[in-house]
Amino acid sequence: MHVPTPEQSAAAEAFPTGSHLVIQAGAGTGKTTTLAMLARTARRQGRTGRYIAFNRAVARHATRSFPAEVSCGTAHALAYTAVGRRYQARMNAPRRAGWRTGAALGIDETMTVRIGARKMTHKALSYTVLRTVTRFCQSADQEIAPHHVPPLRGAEAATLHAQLADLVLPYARRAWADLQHPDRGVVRFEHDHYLKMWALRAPVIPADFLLLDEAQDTNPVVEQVFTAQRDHAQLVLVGDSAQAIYGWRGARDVMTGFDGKQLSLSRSFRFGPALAAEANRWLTIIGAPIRLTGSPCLDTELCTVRAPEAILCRTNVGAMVEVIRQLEAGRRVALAGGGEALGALARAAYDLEAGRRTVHPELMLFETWAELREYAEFDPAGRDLLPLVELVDEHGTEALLHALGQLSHEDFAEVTVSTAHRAKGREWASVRIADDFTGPDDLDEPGDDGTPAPGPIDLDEARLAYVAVTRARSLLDIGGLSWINSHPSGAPPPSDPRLIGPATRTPLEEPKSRPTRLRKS
Ligand SMILES: Nc1ncnc2c1ncn2[C@@H]1O[C@H](COP(=O)(O)OP(=O)(O)OP(=O)(O)O)[C@@H](O)[C@H]1O
Repeated sequence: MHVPTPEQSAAAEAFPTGSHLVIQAGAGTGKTTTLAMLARTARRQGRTGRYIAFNRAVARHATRSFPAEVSCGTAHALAYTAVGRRYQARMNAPRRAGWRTGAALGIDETMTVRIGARKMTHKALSYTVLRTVTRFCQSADQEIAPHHVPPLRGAEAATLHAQLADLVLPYARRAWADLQHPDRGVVRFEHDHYLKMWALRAPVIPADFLLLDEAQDTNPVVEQVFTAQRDHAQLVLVGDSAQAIYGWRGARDVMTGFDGKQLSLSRSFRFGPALAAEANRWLTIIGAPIRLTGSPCLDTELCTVRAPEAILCRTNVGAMVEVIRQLEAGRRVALAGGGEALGALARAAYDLEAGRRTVHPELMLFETWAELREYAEFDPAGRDLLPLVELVDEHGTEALLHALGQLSHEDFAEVTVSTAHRAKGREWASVRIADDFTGPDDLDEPGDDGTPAPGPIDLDEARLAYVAVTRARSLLDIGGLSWINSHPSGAPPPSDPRLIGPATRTPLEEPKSRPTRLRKS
């Protein structure tokens, strides 16, 4: 048993008072250990509670740490018991293509509509209808509304979105009505559907206290159910606002502004002081409520890492580039979460190149590869697709699909490539940040010395950078984030002695982005 830190003791002492609590727990600060301490206190008081985890793996892991008086599970598990199991037969129904569902909802298979300059097929319309229902299910709203219709690539303007919503909403409402029947219907029944149905019933969760883990990324539907329990149960939100990377509510996650006693855990047991200083640089930029201290017994180094255990990328396309580089270097490579998302993008590109339309949600409004290329090159809304276009143009889709086919399982890989999103909650001994974490564009106005001044750092990007740099235990190569060393916001505040660390003094040999060649398969 560890000797609790003063912050862990403060949390354990605040819990028996019954006040609602918000615990800001930085990366690697022993969150589960602390929650287990609270749970043991509750057992002594004869109180029972429930721990709500982000996913099933975390819930299973927590079951081992908590006493039996605390049941561990996900919000979906609660909703399944209350509502979902009635729909079991529908959930087991065979999968079918979304466009067939669209047809069953009345979308005419010969139908092609225009949204501005672009044509939308019946297939694209069907998928958009189903995505609208999913977005409604993740929201705290009572009814399906225009803002649930996803913005589509190539039709971002407000007038075009309004046109799209007029078209989509009647079918989306029909789909939601179809989902209400427990044993028959045409729309495939998914987990988010019964979660929403449960939330709409305003459920009461029987418990003396509720612990909500990873609270910063709670989606609005779960947030709504959870906060509605505050009159009969003690609510404890645990998480890290600086790691809120799903953008459900912009910078104001559920923890920020929650009416409860604010506590924090800032001693990281994952890494040493040098990495804590690097993390603090990002926490300062984000304006986070905490700063980390590293463990003095851990000597985490910031340096160039040639063969890291993990390479963390900003985007899926960046991950693809790294997979190719690592394969070319002869290493066994795993892609965290598998290659499905990238494979789907590559297949969509393949279809467009062959002059066929695709139903990939990102690319479905485009008719040809040339049209997509033009959008990526010239439309500001499409700029983030340019790396995909360049990757496909350089290597060809077949070579990309071939590379994805060579991926290893993580257990057998020498290096794991991951997006920062996928890396959340994980850690590796050595980590390199990939080149696609580029800094902000320069401002139009030059700085005082006449040279171009860098633009402000986007806070969502800073949160992602914080998640990425805090995954390492022993070695961190900040690689693609090295631009922060010369950005005016990147300097550590001189008044804070913890921040004068090797993070800013270690000269990093930045891995420059170099053109990647791939043998055609
Ligand atoms: N007071 C303490 N003294 C020493 N080690 C501790 C203390 N509290 C927690 N730890 C250790 O810190 C590590 C991370 O703790 P824990 O598993 O509780 O965190 P987590 O919640 O799973 O991860 P994270 O904090 O990254 O979300 C574990 O090895 C744990 O034993």
